[in-house]
Amino acid sequence: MRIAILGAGGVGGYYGGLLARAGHDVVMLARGPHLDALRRRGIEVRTPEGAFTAPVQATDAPEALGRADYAVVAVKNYSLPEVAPAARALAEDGAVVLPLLNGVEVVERLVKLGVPADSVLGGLTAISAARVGPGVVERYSTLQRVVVGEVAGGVSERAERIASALRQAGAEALVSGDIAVEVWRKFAFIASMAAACGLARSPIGPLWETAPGRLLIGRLVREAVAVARARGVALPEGEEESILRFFGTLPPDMKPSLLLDVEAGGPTEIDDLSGAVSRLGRLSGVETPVHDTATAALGGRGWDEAEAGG
Ligand SMILES: NC(=O)C1=CN([C@@H]2O[C@H](COP(=O)(O)OP(=O)(O)OC[C@H]3O[C@@H](n4cnc5c(N)ncnc54)[C@H](OP(=O)(O)O)[C@@H]3O)[C@@H](O)[C@H]2O)C=CC1
Ligand SMILES: CC(C)(CO)C(=O)C(=O)O
Repeated sequence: MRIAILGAGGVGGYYGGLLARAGHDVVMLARGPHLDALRRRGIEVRTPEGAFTAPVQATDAPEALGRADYAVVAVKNYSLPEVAPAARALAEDGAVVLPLLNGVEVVERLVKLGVPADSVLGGLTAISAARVGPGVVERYSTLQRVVVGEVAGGVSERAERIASALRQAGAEALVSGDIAVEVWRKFAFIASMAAACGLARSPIGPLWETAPGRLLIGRLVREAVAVARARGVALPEGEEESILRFFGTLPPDMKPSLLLDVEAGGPTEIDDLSGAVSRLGRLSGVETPVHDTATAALGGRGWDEAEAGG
């Protein structure tokens, strides 16, 4: 298959590298020294189990991406408008678009930015990966899971085909008949982890070890799950406890990418994490005081009264 990667950072570079190693024809949209390195040496992928280098094509010109069977979108939320025209062009030429960003409004935003709705799958990934140098990405977690599914629900051949390619390439990949539930489950976890670690400027371990830290995380998770349910997403009973149990399994030194972005002093995804919980909560009549606070404290643009239903 030919697969375009829009955003060859931690997530895109990692899964693109796996697919390239498995023999797929991978083309990456990249820029700067990263682009030069990808062109010269291919992508180097480091993992806890070892490292490999795989050949990829790379370009900074969307029109040079060519035709693709799939376009994996893996930029940060704040870069979505920059790569949406490339996703749109690829989709109009037959590609299925698979976004792997964190957030519950990614598909909606891509469609608003002109990507044909019927070309977009829902998707998410559970992994800890980063770009660690030009042409080099590293996976830190043992977890490397992708979940894909039709936005309208149900399974499909096109979702199964990319999941199967990812599985054969070495990732854990599954198709969900209810991708909205999966995306919101991941979102309730990551928005809460990002808010807690961002507010405390701390990796997860020291927070989880203290009773007030666990109280903070519990409140964040409950707010996010309440918003999901108020919006008709069928998170099962006990979801909050299940997410909180998952927190207890995380490596103590784990930092969410939002905290890494805060530490780097660059833009963050706060408006697509706590900011989205806050805005969607307001739209749905659910109080979200802790996510509201995190949005304000972590430099979120937040929402205006019109965006939040007046
Ligand atoms: N990293 C992780 O472990 C996980 C991340 N996620 C989510 O996945 C998404 C991607 O995260 P992550 O991989 O960490 O992000 P990264 O910042 O590592 O990767 C994004 C990449 O997109 C590139 N990019 C952005 N705009 C353009 C452009 N116009 N042209 C070419 N390249 C561009 C960036 O390049 P440049 O550096 O030049 O800006 C960067 O290499 C986020 O939504 C994140 O929350 C989800 C699960 C885990
Ligand atoms: C799972 C985790 C915390 C991995 O880095 C993540 O999704 C993120 O940082 O965005």
